[in-house]
Amino acid sequence: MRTQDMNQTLHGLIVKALGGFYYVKTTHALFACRARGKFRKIEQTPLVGDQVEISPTGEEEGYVTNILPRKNFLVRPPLANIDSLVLVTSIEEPAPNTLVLDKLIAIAEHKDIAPAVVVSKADLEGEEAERFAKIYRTCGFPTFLVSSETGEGVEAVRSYLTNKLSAFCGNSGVGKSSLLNRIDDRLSLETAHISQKLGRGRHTTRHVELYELREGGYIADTPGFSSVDLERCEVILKDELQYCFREFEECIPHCKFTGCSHTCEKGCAVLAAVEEGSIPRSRHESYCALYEDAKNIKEWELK
Ligand SMILES: Nc1nc2c(ncn2[C@@H]2O[C@H](COP(=O)(O)OP(=O)(O)OP(=O)(O)O)[C@@H](O)[C@H]2O)c(=O)[nH]1
Ligand SMILES: [Zn+2]
Repeated sequence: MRTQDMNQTLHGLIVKALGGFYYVKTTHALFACRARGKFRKIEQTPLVGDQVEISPTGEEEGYVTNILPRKNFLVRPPLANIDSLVLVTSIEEPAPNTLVLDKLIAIAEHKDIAPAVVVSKADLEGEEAERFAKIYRTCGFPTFLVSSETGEGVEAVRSYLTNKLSAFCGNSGVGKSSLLNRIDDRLSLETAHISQKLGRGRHTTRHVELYELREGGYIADTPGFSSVDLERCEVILKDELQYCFREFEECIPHCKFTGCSHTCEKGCAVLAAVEEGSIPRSRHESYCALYEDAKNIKEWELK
């Protein structure tokens, strides 16, 4: 960069945050930036995934001067502007847990992040995997059956990820690393090794990095990012929960009572849809369980 360009403002994407530096990818270069003191004053922290303005102080150094408005963000892992949360569940080893999966989907919906469901290890139990995937297809989620052993479904996931900023979430052993390696071999993630060496807890929040895909788009690599991390930080109030189950949407206006909780009321259109089969029963069971939990959360407790 020429010296006369130094005073200009550049626009970029934070792809990594480490040791007090934000690594900002611009069309010129990758800049290692510090944040201006003003962010501390207004209690705003730049996040990986943020679109920012920087003021260069050298060829590859500068300051983050402005954070552009975020469309969404997560606290843990600290990540902004996520287009898609890819929820990976293996059909066996470990077996799926619909309640956890449905909770994560609800959190994504609540945060305005598009959820996608990946049913992994489909080679182990093909029919069962199909049946499971159907639940989520019925509800309208992008749903993929994959096997990192055979390569089945990998291309479909790859094309779904193109030009998005995605984060993968799934419990240990569901096959996230294997799948990411299949998607892009440059993603041969260190994470499995790192998280094993350091122990899950210690490593989870510290380091988030965006990897650029060959076809365009980014994947957030967050070692050990599991359902627990998300669940711990995100709360959905009971009245908001119904809107986090997208397959309820058409029914809600047809419930007999306003304020229907869709758990037990007479004349509930959601319950009727469950009986009739257009809303999968396991989804409604998850809703009821989450509703029970949410009843115990008071708005003032969140303050
Ligand atoms: N049969 C079968 N096994 C798989 C598949 N994908 C992964 N595995 C196996 O499942 C185990 C876990 O896979 P990983 O890719 O390490 O899982 P992970 O979700 O990244 O796990 P963590 O790193 O602990 O978060 C390994 O033994 C893999 O060989 C698959 O598609 N089919
Ligand atoms: Zn209802």
